[in-house]
Amino acid sequence: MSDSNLNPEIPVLTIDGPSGSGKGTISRLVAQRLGWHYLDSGALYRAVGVAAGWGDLDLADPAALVRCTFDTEIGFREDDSGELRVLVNGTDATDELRTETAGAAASAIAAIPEVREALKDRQRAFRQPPGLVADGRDMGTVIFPGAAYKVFLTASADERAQRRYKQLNDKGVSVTLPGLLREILARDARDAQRAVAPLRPAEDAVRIDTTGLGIEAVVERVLALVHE
Ligand SMILES: Nc1ncnc2c1ncn2[C@@H]1O[C@H](COP(=O)(O)OP(=O)(O)O)[C@@H](O)[C@H]1O
Ligand SMILES: Nc1ccn([C@H]2C[C@H](O)[C@@H](COP(=O)(O)OP(=O)(O)O)O2)c(=O)n1
Repeated sequence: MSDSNLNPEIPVLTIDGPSGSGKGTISRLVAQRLGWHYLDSGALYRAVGVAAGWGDLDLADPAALVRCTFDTEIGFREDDSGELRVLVNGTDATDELRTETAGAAASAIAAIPEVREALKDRQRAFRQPPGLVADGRDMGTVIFPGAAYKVFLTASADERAQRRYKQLNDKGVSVTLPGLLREILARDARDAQRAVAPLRPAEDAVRIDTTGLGIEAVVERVLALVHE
């Protein structure tokens, strides 16, 4: 039995896609509606990236980054308003994690096969009753290949950059739209072209193009898949 099937009776819904396609938003809402657990796998890669930055590690030194992956404690907890907070080595790093700098570091680190291997068990441990919604790049292809429900979200690069622009602006983070678009395209290319677990839809994933589609409409489509 492969380790992705350790709890084969617990249903998993995987939601993969590029940056800004809405994975996190849709996954959280669908998990809430279903009463299932939620795995933000990107947060794990981002947490290692942030820890590497705190330790002044060189992003071109794979051995140091692999050690950092093993040494970094990553915890999730909900605050009083129900928002998910991420603790990196005991420190709340949620806001730092959401920056494009952390996203770019995560994308670079995520191309190292040993880092991906080191994070596999931590991700699969989220598969707990009554079910799991897992968001990332390789949830349906590598981490939970036997998942009962698989979705691949897309949207045009322009719309994804606009969404990220608004999201960061609302948080008071100063960014420019052309800069964000460049960063998103660079990250898409790196995530899709890496040798191990590249960003791509699982063959059995249902693809949803969310360009021009509101959040609630996407949530309804995903829920319909599970309820079918
Ligand atoms: N279908 C949608 N229509 C409009 N805005 C969306 C949609 N899906 C997500 N968003 C918004 O886009 C931003 C990025 O979404 P997020 O869930 O963080 O994407 P991802 O996890 O794929 O990077 C958020 O501010 C979110 O509210
Ligand atoms: N399952 C995953 C999740 C994220 N990654 C890498 C690649 C992504 O560019 C970074 C950040 O992922 P994250 O999902 O947090 O980023 P977005 O919200 O899509 O912008 O981590 C990955 O390689 N595999």
